[in-house]
Amino acid sequence: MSITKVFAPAKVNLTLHVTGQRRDGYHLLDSLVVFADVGDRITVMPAEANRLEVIGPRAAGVPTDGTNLVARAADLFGVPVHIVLSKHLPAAAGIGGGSSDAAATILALSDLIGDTRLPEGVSELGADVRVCLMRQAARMRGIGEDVAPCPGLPPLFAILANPGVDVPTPEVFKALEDKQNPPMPKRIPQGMKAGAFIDWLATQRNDLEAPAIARSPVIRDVLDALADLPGARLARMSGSGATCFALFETEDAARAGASALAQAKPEWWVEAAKLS
Ligand SMILES: C[C@](O)(CO)[C@H](O)COP(=O)(O)OP(=O)(O)OC[C@H]1O[C@@H](n2ccc(N)nc2=O)[C@H](O)[C@@H]1O
Ligand SMILES: Nc1ncnc2c1ncn2[C@@H]1O[C@H](COP(=O)(O)OP(=O)(O)OP(=O)(O)O)[C@@H](O)[C@H]1O
Repeated sequence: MSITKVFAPAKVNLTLHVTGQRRDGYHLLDSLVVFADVGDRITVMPAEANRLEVIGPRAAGVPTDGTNLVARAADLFGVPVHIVLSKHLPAAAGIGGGSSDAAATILALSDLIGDTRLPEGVSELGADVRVCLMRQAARMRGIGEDVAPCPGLPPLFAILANPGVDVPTPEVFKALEDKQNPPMPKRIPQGMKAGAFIDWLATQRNDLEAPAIARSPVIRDVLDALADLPGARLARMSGSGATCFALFETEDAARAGASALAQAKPEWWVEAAKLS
Protein backbone atom coordinates (compact mmCIF):
# COMPACT_ATOMS: atom_id res chain seq x y z
CA MET A 1 0.00 0.00 0.00
CA SER A 2 1.24 3.51 -0.78
CA ILE A 3 0.19 7.15 -0.43
CA THR A 4 -2.96 8.14 -2.34
CA LYS A 5 -4.00 11.74 -3.03
CA VAL A 6 -7.51 12.62 -4.22
CA PHE A 7 -9.03 16.00 -5.07
CA ALA A 8 -12.46 16.68 -3.52
CA PRO A 9 -14.16 19.18 -5.84
CA ALA A 10 -16.85 21.63 -4.76
CA LYS A 11 -20.31 20.44 -5.80
CA VAL A 12 -22.57 23.05 -7.36
CA ASN A 13 -26.33 22.58 -7.74
CA LEU A 14 -27.05 24.50 -10.97
CA THR A 15 -30.71 23.76 -10.24
CA LEU A 16 -32.39 22.35 -7.13
CA HIS A 17 -36.09 21.57 -7.45
CA VAL A 18 -37.81 20.19 -4.35
CA THR A 19 -40.61 18.01 -5.69
CA GLY A 20 -42.05 16.34 -2.59
CA GLN A 21 -41.41 15.00 0.88
CA ARG A 22 -41.18 11.40 2.11
CA ARG A 23 -42.86 10.15 5.27
CA ASP A 24 -39.49 10.09 7.05
CA GLY A 25 -39.12 13.83 6.43
CA TYR A 26 -36.49 13.64 3.67
CA HIS A 27 -37.28 15.73 0.59
CA LEU A 28 -37.49 14.52 -3.00
CA LEU A 29 -35.21 16.45 -5.30
CA ASP A 30 -34.53 17.00 -8.98
CA SER A 31 -31.15 18.69 -9.28
CA LEU A 32 -28.55 19.29 -11.96
CA VAL A 33 -25.18 18.96 -10.26
CA VAL A 34 -21.75 19.91 -11.62
CA PHE A 35 -18.27 20.04 -10.10
CA ALA A 36 -15.75 22.87 -9.81
CA ASP A 37 -12.00 22.94 -10.26
CA VAL A 38 -11.70 24.31 -6.72
CA GLY A 39 -11.93 21.96 -3.76
CA ASP A 40 -10.38 20.18 -0.80
CA ARG A 41 -7.49 17.70 -0.94
CA ILE A 42 -7.25 14.33 0.76
CA THR A 43 -4.07 12.35 1.32
CA VAL A 44 -4.41 8.80 2.63
CA MET A 45 -1.52 6.73 3.96
CA PRO A 46 -1.42 3.26 5.50
CA ALA A 47 -0.90 3.47 9.31
CA GLU A 48 -0.80 1.41 12.50
CA ALA A 49 -3.86 3.22 13.87
CA ASN A 50 -6.42 5.72 12.53
CA ARG A 51 -5.30 9.34 12.51
CA LEU A 52 -6.93 12.44 10.98
CA GLU A 53 -5.22 15.79 10.47
CA VAL A 54 -7.21 18.78 9.20
CA ILE A 55 -5.06 21.54 7.72
CA GLY A 56 -5.40 24.33 5.15
CA PRO A 57 -6.96 27.80 4.86
CA ARG A 58 -10.51 26.67 5.81
CA ALA A 59 -9.61 24.14 8.54
CA ALA A 60 -10.91 26.27 11.45
CA GLY A 61 -14.02 24.77 13.02
CA VAL A 62 -13.96 21.57 10.98
CA PRO A 63 -14.19 18.53 13.30
CA THR A 64 -10.98 16.53 13.71
CA ASP A 65 -12.62 13.60 15.53
CA GLY A 66 -14.63 10.59 14.41
CA THR A 67 -17.58 12.81 13.39
CA ASN A 68 -15.66 14.22 10.42
CA LEU A 69 -17.20 12.69 7.30
CA VAL A 70 -13.69 11.72 6.18
CA ALA A 71 -13.23 9.61 9.33
CA ARG A 72 -16.71 8.13 8.96
CA ALA A 73 -16.02 7.22 5.32
CA ALA A 74 -12.67 5.61 6.23
CA ASP A 75 -14.36 3.61 9.03
CA LEU A 76 -16.48 1.84 6.41
CA PHE A 77 -13.33 0.04 5.20
CA GLY A 78 -12.03 -1.15 8.58
CA VAL A 79 -8.41 -0.51 7.54
CA PRO A 80 -6.29 1.79 9.77
CA VAL A 81 -5.13 4.89 7.85
CA HIS A 82 -3.54 8.28 8.41
CA ILE A 83 -5.55 10.91 6.52
CA VAL A 84 -4.59 14.51 5.90
CA LEU A 85 -7.56 16.66 4.89
CA SER A 86 -6.59 20.02 3.43
CA LYS A 87 -9.67 22.27 3.64
CA HIS A 88 -10.07 24.96 1.00
CA LEU A 89 -13.89 25.02 0.85
CA PRO A 90 -16.03 26.74 3.48
CA ALA A 91 -18.02 24.26 5.64
CA ALA A 92 -21.81 24.11 5.93
CA ALA A 93 -21.90 26.09 2.71
CA GLY A 94 -24.08 24.19 0.22
CA ILE A 95 -21.14 23.09 -1.94
CA GLY A 96 -20.87 19.62 -0.46
CA GLY A 97 -17.59 20.09 1.37
CA GLY A 98 -18.06 17.18 3.77
CA SER A 99 -19.80 14.99 1.18
CA SER A 100 -17.11 15.56 -1.42
CA ASP A 101 -14.41 14.87 1.18
CA ALA A 102 -16.20 11.62 2.11
CA ALA A 103 -16.45 10.59 -1.56
CA ALA A 104 -12.76 11.37 -2.13
CA THR A 105 -11.86 9.28 0.95
CA ILE A 106 -13.88 6.35 -0.40
CA LEU A 107 -12.09 6.60 -3.77
CA ALA A 108 -8.69 6.83 -2.05
CA LEU A 109 -9.30 3.83 0.20
CA SER A 110 -10.71 1.75 -2.65
CA ASP A 111 -7.52 2.51 -4.53
CA LEU A 112 -5.32 1.70 -1.52
CA ILE A 113 -6.92 -1.67 -0.88
CA GLY A 114 -7.36 -2.46 -4.58
CA ASP A 115 -11.10 -3.10 -4.39
CA THR A 116 -13.46 -0.78 -6.26
CA ARG A 117 -16.67 -2.22 -4.79
CA LEU A 118 -18.44 0.34 -2.59
CA PRO A 119 -18.60 -0.64 1.09
CA GLU A 120 -21.92 -0.87 2.98
CA GLY A 121 -23.10 2.35 4.58
CA VAL A 122 -22.12 4.90 1.91
CA SER A 123 -25.61 6.41 1.69
CA GLU A 124 -25.77 6.98 5.47
CA LEU A 125 -22.83 9.41 5.17
CA GLY A 126 -25.08 11.98 3.47
CA ALA A 127 -27.48 12.56 0.61
CA ASP A 128 -24.82 14.23 -1.54
CA VAL A 129 -22.17 11.50 -1.26
CA ARG A 130 -23.50 9.42 -4.20
CA VAL A 131 -23.33 12.31 -6.65
CA CYS A 132 -19.92 13.33 -5.28
CA LEU A 133 -18.65 9.82 -6.08
CA MET A 134 -19.55 10.44 -9.73
CA ARG A 135 -17.48 13.67 -9.95
CA GLN A 136 -19.09 14.61 -13.25
CA ALA A 137 -22.22 16.48 -14.35
CA ALA A 138 -25.21 14.50 -13.14
CA ARG A 139 -28.94 14.65 -12.62
CA MET A 140 -29.74 13.78 -9.02
CA ARG A 141 -33.22 12.60 -8.00
CA GLY A 142 -34.94 10.79 -5.14
CA ILE A 143 -33.40 12.06 -1.92
CA GLY A 144 -30.00 12.05 -3.64
CA GLU A 145 -29.51 8.32 -4.20
CA ASP A 146 -30.74 8.30 -7.82
CA VAL A 147 -27.88 9.79 -9.85
CA ALA A 148 -27.37 9.62 -13.61
CA PRO A 149 -24.57 11.19 -15.65
CA CYS A 150 -25.67 14.19 -17.67
CA PRO A 151 -23.31 14.40 -20.66
CA GLY A 152 -23.24 17.12 -23.30
CA LEU A 153 -23.26 20.22 -21.09
CA PRO A 154 -20.92 23.05 -22.04
CA PRO A 155 -18.16 23.90 -19.55
CA LEU A 156 -19.28 26.93 -17.55
CA PHE A 157 -17.18 29.73 -16.09
CA ALA A 158 -18.33 30.81 -12.66
CA ILE A 159 -17.68 32.77 -9.53
CA LEU A 160 -18.45 31.05 -6.22
CA ALA A 161 -19.08 33.42 -3.30
CA ASN A 162 -19.83 32.71 0.35
CA PRO A 163 -20.49 35.46 2.92
CA GLY A 164 -19.20 33.42 5.87
CA VAL A 165 -22.47 32.41 7.52
CA ASP A 166 -22.95 28.70 8.24
CA VAL A 167 -26.30 27.48 6.96
CA PRO A 168 -27.40 24.15 8.48
CA THR A 169 -29.16 22.13 5.74
CA PRO A 170 -31.98 20.72 7.97
CA GLU A 171 -33.10 24.25 9.00
CA VAL A 172 -33.44 25.37 5.40
CA PHE A 173 -35.45 22.31 4.34
CA LYS A 174 -37.68 22.78 7.39
CA ALA A 175 -38.34 26.43 6.51
CA LEU A 176 -39.39 25.56 2.94
CA GLU A 177 -43.15 26.23 2.82
CA ASP A 178 -44.12 24.57 -0.45
CA LYS A 179 -42.66 21.08 -0.72
CA GLN A 180 -44.47 20.13 -3.97
CA ASN A 181 -42.83 21.94 -6.84
CA PRO A 182 -42.47 20.99 -10.51
CA PRO A 183 -39.42 18.92 -11.52
CA MET A 184 -37.06 19.89 -14.34
CA PRO A 185 -38.22 18.93 -17.84
CA LYS A 186 -37.77 15.27 -18.78
CA ARG A 187 -34.83 16.05 -21.03
CA ILE A 188 -32.00 18.37 -20.05
CA PRO A 189 -30.71 20.16 -23.17
CA GLN A 190 -27.49 18.76 -24.58
CA GLY A 191 -24.97 20.18 -27.03
CA MET A 192 -25.81 23.85 -26.38
CA LYS A 193 -23.25 26.64 -26.28
CA ALA A 194 -22.72 28.22 -22.85
CA GLY A 195 -24.89 31.31 -23.54
CA ALA A 196 -27.95 29.33 -24.64
CA PHE A 197 -27.50 26.82 -21.83
CA ILE A 198 -27.35 29.60 -19.23
CA ASP A 199 -30.58 31.02 -20.74
CA TRP A 200 -32.17 27.60 -20.19
CA LEU A 201 -30.82 27.37 -16.63
CA ALA A 202 -32.42 30.75 -15.91
CA THR A 203 -35.84 29.14 -16.53
CA GLN A 204 -35.12 26.61 -13.74
CA ARG A 205 -34.87 27.19 -9.95
CA ASN A 206 -33.29 26.54 -6.58
CA ASP A 207 -36.36 26.09 -4.35
CA LEU A 208 -34.23 26.43 -1.21
CA GLU A 209 -33.14 29.98 -2.09
CA ALA A 210 -36.16 31.73 -0.52
CA PRO A 211 -36.08 29.85 2.82
CA ALA A 212 -32.29 30.24 3.03
CA ILE A 213 -32.58 34.01 2.43
CA ALA A 214 -35.34 34.24 5.05
CA ARG A 215 -32.94 32.68 7.59
CA SER A 216 -29.79 34.47 6.41
CA PRO A 217 -30.68 37.68 4.51
CA VAL A 218 -27.01 38.25 3.58
CA ILE A 219 -27.53 35.61 0.87
CA ARG A 220 -29.68 38.19 -0.98
CA ASP A 221 -26.70 40.58 -0.85
CA VAL A 222 -24.43 37.90 -2.32
CA LEU A 223 -26.87 37.21 -5.17
CA ASP A 224 -27.23 40.94 -5.89
CA ALA A 225 -23.47 41.53 -5.83
CA LEU A 226 -22.90 38.59 -8.21
CA ALA A 227 -25.69 39.66 -10.58
CA ASP A 228 -24.24 43.19 -10.78
CA LEU A 229 -20.80 42.02 -12.02
CA PRO A 230 -20.07 42.82 -15.70
CA GLY A 231 -20.90 39.81 -17.89
CA ALA A 232 -22.79 37.88 -15.16
CA ARG A 233 -25.58 35.99 -16.95
CA LEU A 234 -27.20 34.23 -13.97
CA ALA A 235 -26.79 34.34 -10.18
CA ARG A 236 -28.21 31.53 -8.03
CA MET A 237 -27.64 29.79 -4.69
CA SER A 238 -26.10 26.28 -4.53
CA GLY A 239 -27.61 23.56 -2.33
CA SER A 240 -28.99 24.91 0.92
CA GLY A 241 -26.60 27.89 0.84
CA ALA A 242 -25.04 30.15 1.69
CA THR A 243 -22.64 29.78 -1.29
CA CYS A 244 -24.00 31.38 -4.45
CA PHE A 245 -22.63 31.27 -7.98
CA ALA A 246 -22.69 33.53 -11.02
CA LEU A 247 -22.24 32.17 -14.55
CA PHE A 248 -20.29 33.89 -17.33
CA GLU A 249 -19.73 33.12 -20.99
CA THR A 250 -15.95 33.60 -20.81
CA GLU A 251 -13.21 32.68 -18.35
CA ASP A 252 -11.80 36.24 -18.53
CA ALA A 253 -15.11 37.74 -17.41
CA ALA A 254 -15.35 35.30 -14.49
CA ARG A 255 -11.77 35.98 -13.39
CA ALA A 256 -12.17 39.76 -13.64
CA GLY A 257 -15.45 39.59 -11.69
CA ALA A 258 -13.90 37.42 -8.97
CA SER A 259 -11.03 39.91 -8.49
CA ALA A 260 -13.45 42.84 -8.30
CA LEU A 261 -15.77 41.07 -5.84
CA ALA A 262 -12.92 39.85 -3.63
CA GLN A 263 -11.66 43.42 -3.41
CA ALA A 264 -15.11 44.86 -2.65
CA LYS A 265 -15.96 42.12 -0.08
CA PRO A 266 -12.68 41.01 1.52
CA GLU A 267 -14.59 39.16 4.27
CA TRP A 268 -16.32 36.87 1.74
CA TRP A 269 -14.87 33.65 0.26
CA VAL A 270 -14.70 34.32 -3.48
CA GLU A 271 -13.26 31.98 -6.15
CA ALA A 272 -13.34 31.91 -9.94
CA ALA A 273 -14.05 28.35 -11.07
CA LYS A 274 -14.65 26.23 -14.13
CA LEU A 275 -17.70 23.98 -13.73
CA SER A 276 -18.08 20.70 -15.60
C1 LIG B 1 -29.33 20.28 -0.29
C2 LIG B 1 -28.32 19.33 -0.92
O1 LIG B 1 -27.00 19.78 -0.68
C3 LIG B 1 -28.54 19.31 -2.43
O2 LIG B 1 -27.46 18.74 -3.13
C4 LIG B 1 -28.45 17.93 -0.35
O3 LIG B 1 -29.74 17.44 -0.56
C5 LIG B 1 -28.06 17.84 1.10
O4 LIG B 1 -27.08 16.87 1.16
P1 LIG B 1 -26.29 16.53 2.53
O5 LIG B 1 -25.75 17.79 3.11
O6 LIG B 1 -25.35 15.41 2.18
O7 LIG B 1 -27.47 16.06 3.39
P2 LIG B 1 -27.57 15.05 4.63
O8 LIG B 1 -26.41 15.25 5.51
O9 LIG B 1 -27.89 13.68 4.12
O10 LIG B 1 -28.89 15.62 5.30
C6 LIG B 1 -28.92 16.74 6.12
C7 LIG B 1 -30.37 17.04 6.41
O11 LIG B 1 -30.97 17.68 5.27
C8 LIG B 1 -32.31 17.25 5.11
N1 LIG B 1 -32.45 16.61 3.80
C9 LIG B 1 -31.36 16.21 3.09
C10 LIG B 1 -31.51 15.65 1.84
C11 LIG B 1 -32.82 15.47 1.34
N2 LIG B 1 -33.02 14.94 0.15
N3 LIG B 1 -33.89 15.86 2.06
C12 LIG B 1 -33.72 16.43 3.28
O12 LIG B 1 -34.71 16.78 3.92
C13 LIG B 1 -32.61 16.33 6.27
O13 LIG B 1 -33.16 17.13 7.29
C14 LIG B 1 -31.25 15.84 6.70
O14 LIG B 1 -31.21 15.50 8.04
N1 LIG C 1 -14.88 16.97 6.07
C1 LIG C 1 -15.73 17.92 6.52
N2 LIG C 1 -15.67 19.17 6.01
C2 LIG C 1 -16.53 20.11 6.46
N3 LIG C 1 -17.45 19.91 7.41
C3 LIG C 1 -17.54 18.68 7.94
C4 LIG C 1 -16.69 17.64 7.53
N4 LIG C 1 -17.03 16.53 8.20
C5 LIG C 1 -18.04 16.87 9.02
N5 LIG C 1 -18.36 18.16 8.90
C6 LIG C 1 -19.48 18.83 9.61
O1 LIG C 1 -20.58 18.87 8.68
C7 LIG C 1 -21.24 20.14 8.70
C8 LIG C 1 -21.77 20.43 7.29
O2 LIG C 1 -20.68 20.73 6.45
P1 LIG C 1 -20.60 20.49 4.87
O3 LIG C 1 -19.41 21.24 4.41
O4 LIG C 1 -20.69 19.05 4.53
O5 LIG C 1 -21.83 21.32 4.37
P2 LIG C 1 -23.22 21.16 3.68
O6 LIG C 1 -23.71 22.54 3.43
O7 LIG C 1 -24.09 20.22 4.49
O8 LIG C 1 -22.96 20.53 2.30
P3 LIG C 1 -24.10 20.21 1.25
O9 LIG C 1 -23.82 21.03 0.07
O10 LIG C 1 -23.84 18.74 0.99
O11 LIG C 1 -25.43 20.51 1.85
C9 LIG C 1 -20.20 21.13 9.20
O12 LIG C 1 -20.78 22.11 9.97
C10 LIG C 1 -19.21 20.27 10.01
O13 LIG C 1 -19.45 20.35 11.39
